[in-house]
Amino acid sequence: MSEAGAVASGTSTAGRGGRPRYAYLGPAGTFTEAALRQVVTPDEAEYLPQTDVGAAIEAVRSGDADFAVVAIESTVEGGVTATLDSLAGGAPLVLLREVLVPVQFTLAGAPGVALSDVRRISAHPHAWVQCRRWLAHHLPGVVHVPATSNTAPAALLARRAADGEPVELGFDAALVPPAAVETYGLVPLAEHVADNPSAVTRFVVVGHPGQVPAPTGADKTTLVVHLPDNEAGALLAMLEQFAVRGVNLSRIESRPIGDALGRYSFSIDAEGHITDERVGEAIMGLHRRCPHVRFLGSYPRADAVAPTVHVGTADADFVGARDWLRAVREGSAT
Ligand SMILES: O=C(O)C(=O)C[C@]1(C(=O)O)C=C[C@@H](O)C=C1
Repeated sequence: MSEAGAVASGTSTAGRGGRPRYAYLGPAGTFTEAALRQVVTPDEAEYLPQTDVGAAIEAVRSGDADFAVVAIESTVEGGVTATLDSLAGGAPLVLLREVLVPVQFTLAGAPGVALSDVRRISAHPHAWVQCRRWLAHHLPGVVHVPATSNTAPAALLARRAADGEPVELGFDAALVPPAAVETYGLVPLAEHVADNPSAVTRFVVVGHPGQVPAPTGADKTTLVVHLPDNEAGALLAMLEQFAVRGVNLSRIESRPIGDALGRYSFSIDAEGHITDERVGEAIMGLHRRCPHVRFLGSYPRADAVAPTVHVGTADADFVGARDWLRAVREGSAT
């Protein structure tokens, strides 16, 4: 088991055979499964495919799974809203690890189909936007048939071939992860399909709150923050909590809270670990100023890039300043 697989399974209640249970977006062969394989192998864990991201996260809340692996951000679409919204509400869960997966697609069909036959393509909505320009250029006018995952249409094509029945599926081909072509016995019609050849999707391991993974020096902290209502400059004031302490943000997105128009929640990735003085101080500032702050975890960055520490924002600077203040209050400052 990899190091972070061990971290993730450390809090596990474990399923059959004592192996931790991981819920993820299936069926087999999704990019999410490729991310899960980076965390823990199928020999070490029970893989529990789900029909959508919300179901994977709820499986952890209900106790049907110990962990979930879900997409949270892509270079093309930004935040995965289903994941952000599921984590923002409901019983608190935390992120334990992140994993990056390069994303390119193969356009595939059942044996016998040619590229010139393709009029309707089944694809996950995120796959479709990642290939829009390629499709407009090579298959102008082709119709999008939305799918629940990148391998759901592949599984339908394979089942129809296995049943030997001429069932009308409503599509001629599908955008699938390259490895799924062989898994589902499909034929490739076009390979390396992607508008951005360096597209990457970021996945996270979700678990129950418990011991926070130890700081590595290259960490990320994810938060959900609500702002005070009707307060001019509330967003600026929230951002200043990070800025004045030298904490860089790698992602900030607004999502509707859902109870009234104009009410938004902010989903934030900050560089650093909650045990870093500057991050802890910034989160305390949010707690003082904002009506709702949810800590979604501190975990190692997949790219292992350490943050730039600006003058006066190292741990020693905060500790030294606190010691000095204590001495001033006690009348013993020199
Ligand atoms: O894991 C998969 O294969 C998925 O279908 C999900 C998902 C996503 O939710 O973003 C994963 C990677 C790609 O960015 C497109 C779709």
